[in-house]
This record gives sequence, C-alpha cells and structure tokens, in this order.
Amino acid sequence: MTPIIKLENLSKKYGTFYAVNKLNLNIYKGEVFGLLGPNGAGKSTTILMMLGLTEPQSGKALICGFDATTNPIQVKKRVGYLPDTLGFYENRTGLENLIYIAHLNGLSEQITIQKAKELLIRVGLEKEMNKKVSTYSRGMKQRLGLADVLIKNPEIIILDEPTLGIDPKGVRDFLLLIRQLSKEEHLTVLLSSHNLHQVQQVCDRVGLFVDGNLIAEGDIPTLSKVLLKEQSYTVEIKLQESLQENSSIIKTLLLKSEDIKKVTLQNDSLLIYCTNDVTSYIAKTLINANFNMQYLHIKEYGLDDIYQRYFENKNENNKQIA
Ligand SMILES: Nc1ncnc2c1ncn2[C@@H]1O[C@H](COP(=O)(O)OP(=O)(O)OP(=O)(O)O)[C@@H](O)[C@H]1O
Repeated sequence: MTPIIKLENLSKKYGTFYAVNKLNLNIYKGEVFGLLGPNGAGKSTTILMMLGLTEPQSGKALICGFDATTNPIQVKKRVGYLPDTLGFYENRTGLENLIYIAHLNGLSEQITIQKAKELLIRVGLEKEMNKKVSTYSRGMKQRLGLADVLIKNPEIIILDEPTLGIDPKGVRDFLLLIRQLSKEEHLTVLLSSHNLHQVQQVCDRVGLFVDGNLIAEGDIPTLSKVLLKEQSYTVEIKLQESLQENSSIIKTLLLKSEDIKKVTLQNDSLLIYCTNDVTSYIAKTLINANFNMQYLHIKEYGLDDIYQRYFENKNENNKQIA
C-alpha cells in the first residue's frame, strides 16, 4: 500500500540545533495517527514542514504524492489544517463564518450554504449555527474549526493540540467525532498532542517524539515492546506468606528463567518484570515451592505508563552514566 503521507529523512535545523532530526514515517489512508511528545519535541515543526510552511534542511515530505516544499499548493488543496489557536469573526454567526471560508476555498455559491449547514450538523452545531461566534464555548469553536477544515473535502486533516482547553465531556465528544469521520469517510487524521490518554483513545498508531527524534511508532502493544524492551510484561503477585521474609528465595527461584529480568518488592506485593507472558511458569514455580498464592495478574500498560516508565528508565540510565 502506498502511504498517503511519506516523510523521508526529514530534518529541520534552527541555528545548530535540530528541531527535527532525520524523520522517517509512513502514514496510510484512513489512519488516525497521533504525534505524541513533550513540549519542544518537534511535533509542530514536523507539521509545518508537511504543510510546506517551513522548508526542511534536508529530506522530503510527500503528501498525497506531492512534495510539500516544491508543490505546497497541491498539498494545501488536499490537506485541512486546524492550528492550536483559532481565529473567527466573533460578531458573525458560525454559519456565516463557515460560508466565508467556503468562498475563500473557491466553493460555488449554490453548494456552499447547503454544504455548510450539513457540516455544522455533522460537527454537532445544529442549534448554534445561527448564533454569533462570540457566544461559543472553546469546544464549540473547535467544532466550527473542524467544519472549516472539512468544507474543502480534504483527504487528510492535521489537528494541532485540538482538545486544549476543552472540558472532559467536550474532549470525549470531539475525539469520538474525529474517529467517526475517519472511519466513515476514510479520512486520514494526524493529531498532535501531549495528552497520552486522549491519543490512546482515538489513534490507530502513535509516533513518540523526543528531542526532535521519532523514538518509536506503532500501536500501543508495539510501543510497549519497543520502549520497555526487556520489561514489557509485568506480573504482580501476592502470597499468603510474608513477602518480606521470603523475597530473596522467591527472587532466586524466579530469576532462573531467562524471561524474567527483574523482581522487586513493592508494599505487600511482588512485581516481576518479564520479556514474555510467563505467568504459568511463575505460578507453577511458586506452588511447587509450597507458597500459597493470593492473587496473580498481568499489569496492562497504557500509553501513560509506557511514557512514564520510558523516561524513568532513561533518567536512571543517565544517572548511572554520570
Ligand atoms: N522559529 C523557530 N526558531 C527557533 N527555534 C524554534 C523555532 N520554532 C521552533 N523552535 C524550536 O524547535 C524545537 C521544536 O519545537 P516545536 O514547536 O516543533 O515542538 P512541539 O513538539 O510542537 O512542542 P509543543 O508541544 O510545545 O508545541 C523547540 O526547541 C523550539 O524551541
């Protein structure tokens, strides 16, 4: 399958500093892809290069087959971009604002009004479309922004921190809407965020940016494997016997398995970090040693945990090096 977005060795330098460093990434039609990373990681710079709004030092951004640097007009026709700050005519209604944008995009007079109304209904602004934008909440403005982006029938939409400042229900509804649009209309969505939980809810795949580098990409289980490497499964157990008294014998027993990398005591349970799912081995080993198990479960990692543990591990390694 040909990717709809193809970034090849894309780099951007400010002075001597690389904001984006040799980025390679393929995104396919109909995917919801999350650009995730802390402040300053290079997400917005990457988006600007994809839109042809800033030139890369080296490499290429191919969008729907067009080079964003040499052919930004073709790219602009196919991509809808929702920046993190929106500007509307506040004393005009949502419908008037949308019609204005439709005209700017060259849509004919006849189809504009009908299409604008349909879109405002689609994004959930049916009741508010004839109210002035000055009366809109942040969430409503974001929906209007989405309608602005969709009116030119883009193949790709790029949303920069789209849920900033919206209340939790608004965020949920907005993300659901994006997911629906992508799945029903086969729209490719690129979403930049530092909110892991939101990205996890809505994205098919995620790319994790740190200091201008894409350090991992994939779905959540893949990211977990790549970032946590040898410790991507954690099994938590609790025994009827005292773990304080028995922890060293248990560690010796369990660490005989090559798949078990670390065993730590945490409060009154034992955390066993493994490369694979070895729960049955753990259970058998402990039962054979006459321990009585109170519970055993595999801890599922969300993006939040993966991210936090990745940075914890990195800091630990840095400390060890220093
Ligand atoms: N015009 C510029 N001139 C100099 N440095 C810049 C410029 N634009 C961005 N940078 C730097 O490049 C790095 C990447 O910035 P970028 O805005 O792409 O990050 P980001 O991941 O989008 O962050 P945020 O989540 O805060 O928006 C940062 O260190 C930033 O200070």
